Amino acid sequence: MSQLALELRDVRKRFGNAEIICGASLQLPQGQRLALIGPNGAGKSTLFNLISGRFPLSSGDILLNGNSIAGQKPYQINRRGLSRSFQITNIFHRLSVFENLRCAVLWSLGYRYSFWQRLNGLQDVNQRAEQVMEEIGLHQRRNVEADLLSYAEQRALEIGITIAGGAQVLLLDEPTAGMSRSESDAAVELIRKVSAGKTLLMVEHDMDVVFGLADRIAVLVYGDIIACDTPDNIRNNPLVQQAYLGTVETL
Ligand SMILES: Nc1ncnc2c1ncn2[C@@H]1O[C@H](COP(=O)(O)OP(=O)(O)OP(=O)(O)O)[C@@H](O)[C@H]1O
Repeated sequence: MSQLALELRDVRKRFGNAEIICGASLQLPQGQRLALIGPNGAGKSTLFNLISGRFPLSSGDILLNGNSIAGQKPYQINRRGLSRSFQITNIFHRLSVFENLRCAVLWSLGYRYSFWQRLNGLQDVNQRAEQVMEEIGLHQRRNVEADLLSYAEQRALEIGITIAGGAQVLLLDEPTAGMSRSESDAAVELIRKVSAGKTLLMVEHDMDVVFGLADRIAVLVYGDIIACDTPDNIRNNPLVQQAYLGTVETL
C-alpha cells in the first residue's frame, strides 16, 4: 500500500454537549484525490477545521505523512506541507494578482510582510510567483487588482495562493461554489492540473465536480463517515443513497 498522506484516527469534536464529529476515521494515500460529501450540517467544514488546525480535537488523532499534527497551529501544519483554501476568498483585494501570489510564497517560506520593501530583490520568490501565475492561467492579469477580477478568476487566484508554497497535501473548500457550469468545468481542469502528483481532499456539493475529479469519495452524515469508496461504488451504495442522497437518480 502506498504511504498515507493523511490519516484520521477516531476523530471526535464536541461543541458543548453536542458531538459534531463522532469518531471519524479516514486514510488518504499520497497522490489520491478524495472528495468529502454530505448533507448540510453533516460536519464537513468542522472536519476541515480540525485537519487544518483551526479547531482543536476533542479526542482522536490526525497524522500528516505519518506524523501527528494534533494540537498544532494552522501555520505549523501549513509548514509541514498541508495547505488549505477557503470557501470565502482568502485574497488581498487591493493587491494585484502577482502581489497576492508573492505574499503567499513569502508567507510559506516564513518571511514576514515587513520584508515588503526588499521584495524585488527576492529572485526565487518572484520566480515562484510567476510560475504559479502561469499555472493558474492568470499571467495576462498579472497587474490587475484582485478586486477587479471576475469571481471565477478570484477563485483561481485563491487556488494559486493555496499551491504557492508547494504543499503536497491540498484541502479545497467548495472550490466551484457559486460558479456557472462552464466556469466550474474550467475550475475542474485547473484543479486536476495543479493537484497532479499531489494529494487532494476537497469538500464539494457539485456532484459533477465530485465525480469528475475524485478517485474516492467519503460520505459524512451526522459527523460519521458512513462510506469511503470509489465513485462507482459510492453511486451504487444503498446506504449512501438512503442516508444522504435520498434517491437513486441524484447520483
Ligand atoms: N463553532 C461552533 N460551535 C457550535 N456548533 C458548531 C460550530 N461550528 C459548527 N457547528 C455545528 O456543527 C454542525 C456541522 O456544521 P458544519 O458547518 O461543519 O457542517 P457542513 O457539513 O460543513 O455544512 P454545510 O454543507 O452547510 O457547509 C452544525 O450543526 C453546526 O451548527
